[in-house]
Amino acid sequence: MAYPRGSRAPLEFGGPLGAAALMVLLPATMFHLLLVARSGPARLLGPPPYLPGPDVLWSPRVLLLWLSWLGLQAALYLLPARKVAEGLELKDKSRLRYPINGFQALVLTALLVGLAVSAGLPLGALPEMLVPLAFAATLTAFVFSFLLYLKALGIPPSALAPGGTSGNPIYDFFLGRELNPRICSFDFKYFCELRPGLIGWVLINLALLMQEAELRGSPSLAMWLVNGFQLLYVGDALWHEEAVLTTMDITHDGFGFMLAFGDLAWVPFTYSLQAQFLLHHPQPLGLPMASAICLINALGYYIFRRANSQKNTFRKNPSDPRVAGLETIPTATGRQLLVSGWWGMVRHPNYLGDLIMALAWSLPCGVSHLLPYFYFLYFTALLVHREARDEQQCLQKYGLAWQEYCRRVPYRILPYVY
Ligand SMILES: NC(=O)C1=CN([C@@H]2O[C@H](COP(=O)(O)OP(=O)(O)OC[C@H]3O[C@@H](n4cnc5c(N)ncnc54)[C@H](OP(=O)(O)O)[C@@H]3O)[C@@H](O)[C@H]2O)C=CC1
Ligand SMILES: CC(C)CCC[C@@H](C)[C@H]1CC=C2C3=C(CC[C@@]21C)[C@@]1(C)CC[C@H](O)C[C@@H]1CC3
Repeated sequence: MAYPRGSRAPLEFGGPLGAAALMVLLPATMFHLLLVARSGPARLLGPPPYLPGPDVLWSPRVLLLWLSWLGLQAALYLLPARKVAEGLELKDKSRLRYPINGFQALVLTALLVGLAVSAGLPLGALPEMLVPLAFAATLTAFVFSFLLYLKALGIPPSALAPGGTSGNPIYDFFLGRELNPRICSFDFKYFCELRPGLIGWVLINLALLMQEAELRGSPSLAMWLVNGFQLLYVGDALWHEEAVLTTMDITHDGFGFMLAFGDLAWVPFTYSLQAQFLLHHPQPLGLPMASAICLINALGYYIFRRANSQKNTFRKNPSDPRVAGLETIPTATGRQLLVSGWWGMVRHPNYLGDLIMALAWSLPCGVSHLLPYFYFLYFTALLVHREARDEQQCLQKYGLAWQEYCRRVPYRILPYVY
């Protein structure tokens, strides 16, 4: 995205103060959720049951376990890939190459974990380590972002992200200075976005399911649903890994604390909240209700997948017969905007599907507690904010054509409401 000569990108996330506050609030929220999920009252808005001391948070053994996990995922990333994809064109007109082997990493991880469990690895013990593991992940995110910040001090301006170059060290540390930090062909942002956190999330869910089976004889229906829905989501993300190359995280945001913490700590330890809650607060769930929840998840997934695939197909090849008949608006960049089909209903149909799924993940936890609905609430805020950021970027990119699109498709996420 280009800004007038001499000017900088506008500050996001409330500027340096907002960035500093988020660097405290996000880890604090994550630990709050981890502690509250295992407490009797499980009150989202109540105080945590206790404040963990260094003996609870810090364990060299757990840190080693965490680093081994990162090492394993890095090794799987380096294995030969079925395809190598090119990213979008960069400022210096070059394109980076990315291995497409995320789904392969998921399958190989499943095989390795399966082998280890059958050889006696007590996976059900993992839930007891969640707090020190989350601490190790948070520590890693801080150290890693610091190293990335230092690395970015010596790079050419063309390698900097549009945000993250404000000159304020706190803000730039949070947003990330370098757009695509790499060592040789190893791309840190792309690796972190899809591998250790997402695969770690389903592994934690599985460990919670196994511990429930140990405690109660068999996993509950609610636990099966949460595991199944979230595995589908992660499997889908890795199967369509190439699509992540056009997200704003890869094309616009630098790699700083926000994404390092988000990818490595926030995703595995807060996105598994429903399964954590269910282990400590079993919920009865009958077949009719379970079937209704499956239908809601299927509806969300259908909208999410069809909308994402329609845009990806169109962006790859606008003359593809699956999208060639759709109505479009031309833009000055030579690209077109879809104005019928899914993208003619609302400006972010994929967010709508994602939100419907988020609701389906919470419903198996019943309605007695607000805690399992945290993901749905947080995710609504994240997507509303993300949508606003994307609008700004599209307005910069497409100008009048984007305004015309907004006039033709007035609702952002939910038809006739928002
Ligand atoms: N679970 C989670 O925590 C998160 C999940 N997600 C999910 O990830 C997926 C990707 O989301 P995200 O990266 O935010 O953005 P999108 O996939 O919605 O992509 C937005 C981009 O699509 C293009 N676009 C917008 N409107 C049109 C149109 N009418 N016709 C053609 N192209 C259009 C524009 O880019 P261009 O024109 O340059 O192609 C725009 O910048 C979503 O499904 C989202 O729900 C996202 C964030 C977090
Ligand atoms: C910690 C902060 C609140 C912000 C953290 C944001 C990150 C957790 C998310 C930013 C974009 C993401 C995407 C995904 C996961 C969450 C993060 C990393 C997906 C990989 C989820 C699966 C989808 O199919 C694709 C998503 C791309 C963006």
